[in-house]
Parts: sequence; structure tokens; C-alpha cells
Amino acid sequence: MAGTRAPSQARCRSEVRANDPSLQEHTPLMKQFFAAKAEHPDVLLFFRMGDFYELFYDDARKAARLLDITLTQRGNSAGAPIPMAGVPHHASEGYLARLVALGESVAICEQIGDPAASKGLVERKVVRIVTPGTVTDEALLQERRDTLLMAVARQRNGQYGLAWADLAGGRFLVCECANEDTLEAEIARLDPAELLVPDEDGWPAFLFERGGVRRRPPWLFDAESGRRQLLQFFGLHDLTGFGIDDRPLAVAAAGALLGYVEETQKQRLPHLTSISVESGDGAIAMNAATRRHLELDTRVDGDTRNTLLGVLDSTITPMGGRLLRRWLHRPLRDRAVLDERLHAVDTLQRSGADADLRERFRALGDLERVLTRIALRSARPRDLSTLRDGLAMLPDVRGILGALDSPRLRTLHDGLGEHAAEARLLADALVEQPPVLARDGGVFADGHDAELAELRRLSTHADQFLVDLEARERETSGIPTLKVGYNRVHGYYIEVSKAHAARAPAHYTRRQTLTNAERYITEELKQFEDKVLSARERALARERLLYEQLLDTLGGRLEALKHCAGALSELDVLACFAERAQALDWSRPQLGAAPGICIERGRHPVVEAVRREPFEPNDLVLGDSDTFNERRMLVITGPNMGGKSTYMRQNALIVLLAHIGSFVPASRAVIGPIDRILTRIGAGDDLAKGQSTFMVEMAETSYILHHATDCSLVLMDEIGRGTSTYDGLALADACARHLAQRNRSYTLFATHYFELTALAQPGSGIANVHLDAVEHRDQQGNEKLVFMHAVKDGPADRSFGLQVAALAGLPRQVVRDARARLAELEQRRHDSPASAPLSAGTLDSPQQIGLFGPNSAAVEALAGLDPDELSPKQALEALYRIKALL
Ligand SMILES: Nc1ncnc2c1ncn2[C@@H]1O[C@H](COP(=O)(O)OP(=O)(O)OP(=O)(O)O)[C@@H](O)[C@H]1O
Repeated sequence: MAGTRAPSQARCRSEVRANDPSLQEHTPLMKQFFAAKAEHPDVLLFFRMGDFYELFYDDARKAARLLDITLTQRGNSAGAPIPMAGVPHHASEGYLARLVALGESVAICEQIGDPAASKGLVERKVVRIVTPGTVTDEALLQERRDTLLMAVARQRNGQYGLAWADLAGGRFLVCECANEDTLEAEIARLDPAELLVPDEDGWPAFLFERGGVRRRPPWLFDAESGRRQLLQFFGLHDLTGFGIDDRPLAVAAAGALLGYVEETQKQRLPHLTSISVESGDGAIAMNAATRRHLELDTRVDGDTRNTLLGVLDSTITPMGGRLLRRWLHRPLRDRAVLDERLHAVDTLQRSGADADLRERFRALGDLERVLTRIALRSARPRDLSTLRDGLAMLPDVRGILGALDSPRLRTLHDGLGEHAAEARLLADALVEQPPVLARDGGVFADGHDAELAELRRLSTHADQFLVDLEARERETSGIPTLKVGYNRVHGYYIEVSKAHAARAPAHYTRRQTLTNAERYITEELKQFEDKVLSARERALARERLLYEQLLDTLGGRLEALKHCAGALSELDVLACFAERAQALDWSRPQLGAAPGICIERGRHPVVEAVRREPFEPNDLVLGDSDTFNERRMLVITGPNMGGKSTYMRQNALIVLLAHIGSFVPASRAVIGPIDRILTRIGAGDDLAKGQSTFMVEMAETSYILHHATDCSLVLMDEIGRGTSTYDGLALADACARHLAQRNRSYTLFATHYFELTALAQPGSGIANVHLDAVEHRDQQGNEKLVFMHAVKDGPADRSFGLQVAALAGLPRQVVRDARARLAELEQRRHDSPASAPLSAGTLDSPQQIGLFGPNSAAVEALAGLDPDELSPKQALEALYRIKALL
């Protein structure tokens, strides 16, 4: 799309040149098209012609392909047929939605002049450009997901400034990223629909792996002009109030973003009233891999069902749903905020007020986006009735909150405001069920405006007036066949048959003579005609004016109404948390000041939700002090399918849920300060990136080793599996040691390398836990494997690899052969332990002699030394010798 520099236009122009270098030979209409296209070369041009938007040349070919519409030809211009495709104006929204979803942008070129009034060609102008990141129309947006436009500025020292806007929600934010890793994590978190970058070389590859990148001239990302642009946009003298004065990179990105918004929207954006700074320190950091592995809102296979958000989101309103998604992707570190949220959820749940609120919210709708459309003056009548119904419900919501004792709920109560005047205005103004479009009238209630009522009375009572007039004229003229009629050319008339024409009163003026009748007009009928014929148009015009006035009035209260919508969104999320806690039997976590994590009877929220059988709860204790058993790393062993991954992830999800202010699936959870959640789970080849499974595994591991701190929660699932056994084991061992001794993170380390269980030495901070399975024969004599799913102290003693393979349906013969081979390997190891080759099958026993066993040459050499006998030089030489043996 955009980022790839306009091949479409390049071809379109060359096509013109090939056909007619002078351009002068084109028809006037096509000249008009080329002029508009020249200004918008990078995007599809919807060129309004009557009831259609037409596309020409390469735009037509592309649209025909993307939208599956017919590619036709439109006469000739400059001696060649013009390829053309079109979409009906009234159905254009659906086509635009599809194009935008495909990452395309569309310039809308409208007829500006009145085709009836203009002589020759009607004037046309591009009125706005619809782009994936700037859409605000309801039909082009996803209900429960923010649509973000983002701009990135950078400095030579590797720092980045980020600005992003949610135009449909009226949010504008910035942050700065110290390095490329943070930039990648932020882009993964925010997932913008459109990303503006300076058109330069040297951008990290991950930027272009996602769609929606648009290159812009580098000079647009200048801090000083960005500053000027922001000052002008917000009508300010300095930016101190926004806290971005000393953040030139963020300002540069914000300026570039604003420039693009103004260029594409071509209108004022009064709903963007401020910029907020989001600081990285305020949130628990999660990189792109962690978000993917934890399947927060999308599964690794791209499915959005059976994810944490899927289980958690019972919000009623779309704006609540969007806020929850935002919270989930940005767990907070500020415990004061989290405690307030948890207290609010507790209060709602205990009092049962969550159900009352949720009942009210069913009538609420998407106030946040409605307010944006009011600000942009694109609100439809139903938007206004949504606002009316929402405001009408406020007293109830305030009443429910007023009775509750919770600091956050009190703040939200105050944030709601009353808005009684607006509520009354809308209740008086609108009919109960307004029409879809304002254009057709019928939006305003009868009692709202006297002039409108009179105009409506005129048009609706016209029929009766005519019936009365006819009767009256028949009587006074004595002509029984006289009738009153109407036609489009002559308007209203009194028709008298030829036979009675002589008796027509003198004040009748002849209008038209037919074969059998004469048609007349009278002064009274003429006046009526003037009044009635225009009454409908005037009523419509009056409604348009009233509509504009209503939007003006509401536009003036936008800030307070936005606050109200924000408070309602948050209440929706908190009530959702309360409902989920009740429905799923979750409990309130304690966010302690002491380092450590203690979870009792924790469950995996998604696995529990999808499993028919009961979920086996498990505990977790990690931390330095006695309370936490002085352990920072658990080496988790156990059979395939035993539940190792589930256990690791459930603990990460519980920690994450606690940090968005939700209750958690555990009977008790005490969680000390956490700065990051980092995961290395499973692996798939990233063929798109040209990376093998092992390369991805190592890249992710490397990220963790570089970033994990003693406040980080780290999940490592079967690291080293992607390479040969010795290499894998050696790497897994070294990483585990590094994490335990250097990073000192809270680490869950699942492995099939039993050698690693030897790491759990007293004082090492490392402990073993395992999951188990038991074999038994069922009544038919078939062997069965039952997974216990309970996490127990100590290392596992078997892996059950072959049994799990049999369960998975591996051909019996293969399983039999594998068993025979395993027996052979075990026999060989038994006969000659030191030389036994290390293989996956022989790694089953914790007692086996491994790579780091006591027989290693290095240990032997070490054992032969007497440190008291060595000079410092000899000691150093010995150290070099031993190191060479490793
Ligand atoms: N605590 C539990 N209670 C009930 N069922 C569980 C539990 N833990 C896991 N399971 C079930 O067992 C299945 C396998 O779990 P999981 O993938 O965590 O095993 P694993 O030990 O990581 O396996 P592998 O080593 O093959 O990757 C899960 O899909 C889930 O259905």
C-alpha cells in the first residue's frame, strides 16, 4: 500500500503519456480526473459522477481486483478507451470498509457545484482522504478495537519518539523509546493501523513486516516545526502544560502525525484537545514475543477466541471493551491506582451493584465515538438518540454509585457529571426513533420548534385543504364536476370540463387547455401552492438548521461529555471485573511491597474455561525471604502433556490480571513489585523473517537474558530443544544459571533435560517441582495414561514420552520399535555409564551421568589442585587450563 511508493499512479501517468503526451487531447472530464489524481498519486481516487464513485486506469484495475467489481471501459479519451470501475454512492461505505481493511487509502473526490446549475463540467474537489489509521465513520471501524494512527521519529543515537492518535476516540498520546527493543514492544502493544515513518534507510526490519507503513518526507519529522504545529493546533503559547516541552523526539513525531491528519481529514478536529505522555516506567514491560506467547487477545494461530481477553471481556459497551483491551496490554506498576481499582471491584461485587450498573449499560451504546462524530459534525440522528438515552440513564448510575463507599467509584461518580441540560434538550428535541439519515427529515419531535411544526402542518394538511377547497368551489360555482388537481409542470389547478367551461367564475385564470377540459388557477390556490410546495423543502431546511444548532450546542459541551463517556467506560470495565470474579470464582489479589510471588490454588483462566473436566489448581511460591522459601527459580519437569506450559502461563496471567486491577483465578495471590513479564515459550519457524526455530528461540532467549531484572517474571519453556542434545542441554544449563545468578529473576524453567534438576542445590535459590502421570490398565486391558496435573516438589522421574506418542496415535509398530530402541539404549548406558551417548531417550533418569557430572575432565583437573600450594601465577594458569577443558 502506501509505503510502497505509488506504482499505481506511476503507471497511470505513464499510461496517459503513452497515449497522449500533451494531455490536452483528453476530454475535459478526464483532465479534471488527472488533475485530482496528480495531487493524490499514492491512493485510490473515488471520482464522483452522479450516483457513482468511478475509478479510472490503474485505480480501476486495482479496485476491480480488490473489491471483485466489474472492470469496464468508458468511451475514449485521447484516442484510447479508459479502464473504469465504479461503486454506487449509496453503498460506498461497505466498499470503503473493505479497502481500508486491506490497508488501502481512498481520496474522495466530490462534485462541489450543483450539476443542475453549472454550465459545462461540474466542479469537483477531494474533500477527504480515507486512510486505515484515520477513519472515524462507524461502518469503517472495529467496534471493540482502537484504530490507531502512529508516527515514529528517530535520532541518530538510536532513540525514538512515538506519537499515536485514536481519532475515533479523541485520544492523542506520545512516548519516547530508549532503543529499538522498546520501540518494537510499543508497536506490538499498540498495533497501529497506519504507521508514518520518515522516508529514510536504516529502519529496523520488524517495522516493515507489518502492514500499514507509510513513508513520509523526512523534513516533516522535525522537532521545531512539530512544536509550532502543535502550538497552532491547540492554540497555545507553550507545551509545558502537556509535559512534552523537553521531549523533542515525541514532539517531532506528534507534529508529523498532526500534519498527516490535517492533510487527509481536511477539516477541524475539535475533539483532539490535548496530548498525554505515556511513560514506559508506569507499566509492566512485555515485549512482542511475550504478548504473543501469553495469547492475550489473539492466539498464536491467529484465532481470537479462547484467549485471556475472550474469557475476561464481559463488558457491555464497545467503549468499555476497548478500554479493557488497552488495560490488558498495559498492566500498571502503580499500586495505588491498582488498589483503588481492586477496591472498586470488591465493592461492586459485594454490594451486587455491578449487576445493577450492567443492566443500565445495556441502553448505553458507544458514547465515546458518538461524541467524536458530533465534534466532526458527521453524527447521524441515531448517534444523537444514543447520547440522549445514555444521558437519561445517568441519574440512575449516579444513584447506584452514590451509595457505595470506594474512592475510585466516588471519583468516577464525580467524573460522570449531571448533564441535565443536554439530557433535557435531546429528550425534547428528538423523536423516539429517529431515522438513519438526517437528510430525510423526521428527526425532531413536533413540539420542539414552532416554525418546523407549522411547516409540517402545512405539508401534512395540504390534502385536507384541497378537499375543502374543491367542495367550496363546486358549491360557489355550481359546477358539479369541478375538481382540484396537481401536475409537476403546471402545479395546482382547478379543472372544469369543456361542457361547463362557460360557467367558470371570472376570477379563474386559465392555465392549460385540454381536449375535454380547461384548467384554471385562482389567487387563493396560487398562494396555497407557494406555501405548500415549498413547505416540505422548507421543513427539511429547517430541520437541517436545527440539526446544526443541536450539534453546535453539544459541541460546546464536548469536554465534559467526553469525561462522562470515559467514566462510563471505566465503570463498565470495573463492573465486568466484578461480574467475572463472581461468575468464575476469582479472588482479590494482594499487591504487597515485599518482593516475591505467592499464589495459592492458581488456575489457568482459559484452559479452565474450555475444559470440560475440572481444572487442577496449583500453588506457586517464589521469593528471597523465608516466607517465599528462598527460591527464585523453579525447574519444572514432568511428562509431555503433563501441564508444565499451562502451569507457567497461568502464573504469568495471574500476575498480569492483578496488575490491571482484576481479580485472579486463585484462592489467594500475594504479589510483590514486578517490572517485566518475559516469556520464551514454544516455537514456530518464522519463515517470513527467514529465521529457523532455533534462531527465533535464541533471539528471544537473548532478549530475556539482557532485560530480565530481579523484579521480572520469566517463563522459559523447553529452551535448547531446537538443537542437538548436547548443545541444547549446555545452553539450557547456562541460561538457567545466568537467570538464577545474574538476572536473579523470578523464573519458571520447564525442561525435559533432567540434568538441570541438579541445579537445585541448597543456597542456589533454585528448586525442583514436577508434574506426574500414572499408567494403568482399563477393564479391556488397554494401557492408559492419566495425567495428574498437580505440581509437586522435587524432580520428575519419568517422561512417558513413548506413552504420550502412542496416545497421539503414532502407529503401533513405530511405538514398539521405539520401546525396543529405548531398552537397548538404557542397557548400553547401564553397561558403560561414562560413554553412553546422550539422547532424548536417555535423559529420562535424574540419576544418569550427564554433561556436568563428577567425571568431567575439568572437575577432575580441579580436584587435583591444591590451592595452598599455588602461586598467583600458577593459579591463573591452572584456571586457563581448566577452562580449556570445558
Ligand atoms: N492443572 C491442570 N488441570 C487440568 N488440566 C490441565 C492442567 N494443566 C494442563 N492441563 C491439560 O493438559 C494439557 C497439556 O498441558 P500442557 O501443554 O501444559 O503440557 P506440557 O507439560 O507443557 O506438555 P509438553 O511437554 O508436551 O509441551 C492442557 O492442554 C490441558 O488441557
